[in-house]
Amino acid sequence: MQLTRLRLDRFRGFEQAEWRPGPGFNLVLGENGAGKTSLLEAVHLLGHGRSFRGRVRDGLVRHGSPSLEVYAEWFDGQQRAHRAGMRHSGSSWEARLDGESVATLAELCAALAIVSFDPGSHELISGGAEHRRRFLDWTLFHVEPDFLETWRRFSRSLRQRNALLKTQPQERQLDAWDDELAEAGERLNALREQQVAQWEPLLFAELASSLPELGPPRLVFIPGWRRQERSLRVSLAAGRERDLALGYTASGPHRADWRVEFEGLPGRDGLSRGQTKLLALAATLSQAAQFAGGRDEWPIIALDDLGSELDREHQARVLSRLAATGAQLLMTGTEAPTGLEAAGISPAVFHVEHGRVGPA
Ligand SMILES: Nc1ncnc2c1ncn2[C@@H]1O[C@H](COP(=O)(O)OP(=O)(O)OP(=O)(O)O)[C@@H](O)[C@H]1O
Repeated sequence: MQLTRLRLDRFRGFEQAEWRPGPGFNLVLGENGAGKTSLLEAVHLLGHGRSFRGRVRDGLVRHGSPSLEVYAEWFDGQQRAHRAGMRHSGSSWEARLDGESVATLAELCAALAIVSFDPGSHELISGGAEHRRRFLDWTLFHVEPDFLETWRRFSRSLRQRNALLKTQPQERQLDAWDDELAEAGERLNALREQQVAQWEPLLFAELASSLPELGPPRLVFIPGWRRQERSLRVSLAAGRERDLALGYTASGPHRADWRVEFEGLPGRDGLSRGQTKLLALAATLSQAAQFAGGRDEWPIIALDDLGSELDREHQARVLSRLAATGAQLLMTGTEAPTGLEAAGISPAVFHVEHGRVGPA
């Protein structure tokens, strides 16, 4: 996938700005606060329906404006041109894709694939399980046609069951929702297990290159209930009294998680800050590789401030490998990451200044 044009209106510090990145490596330079991250954030917003720096209503709309607009043009892997635009007020949104209104953001997200690594990405490893579930589900969303319907069915039945638990429900009312939830949940879990199995070798290949000093890794998937011992239906029945007391469903695929263990380390608390970032980056790049394997094209890869996140050696290693894939890279920095030169890569360079983006 290749982004060819991005236009921002009333997005963070930008009143209006336009950027036309090239294929391959793109580097956006600028002072602190110039708006470099905002450019990546805008593309990410179109591709994920959310920013990697919180919700739209938490500051993406320029101060004093009612709404922001983002418009993008790109080519997919078959060289077909696409365009999409979104207006977002923080509470409501409207969007168009290739000239048609879209009913759900999922339509937009399915069309524009972008993976992002930014200074907050260590949260993928050290933050809450929600990040890691969303991460697994992103790949499924893009490569598994059944996923979205299964996920929606599961989420709907979970909402219904939770609402019912807060009333004084009759046994048979709960039975009906337990059946529905268990069926969708088992299917969702099966997709996730299959996804983890396919992702594992790609992740391990990245780790062999970026964190060899930690020894052989192990990827552990946690389904969200004691799946080895009981089906989800049995688990829901067994937990019913507890769930009634709590007023929500305490276990199931909505509690799924994963972690990486290393033979040379007792637990993820043993990782240094830099190692945590390298693990998050390995996860992100192997996720992009899995997408590429399933779709025959690479997603857009956004690396925000890589130069301050990784040392020169690690940067060079990662960038050399990415250069071989032909993926489009959108990078930012206050100065050029030293790893670019070390890897012998000359990116297209842009400068952000006074709310404008131009060639350097
Ligand atoms: N809602 C908003 N309205 C107006 N200006 C905003 C809003 N949100 C952020 N800004 C401003 O926009 C800029 C955001 O810049 P951004 O984080 O993209 O910069 P950056 O170039 O990546 O900076 P750094 O190098 O410090 O990470 C900052 O100057 C910030 O004050």
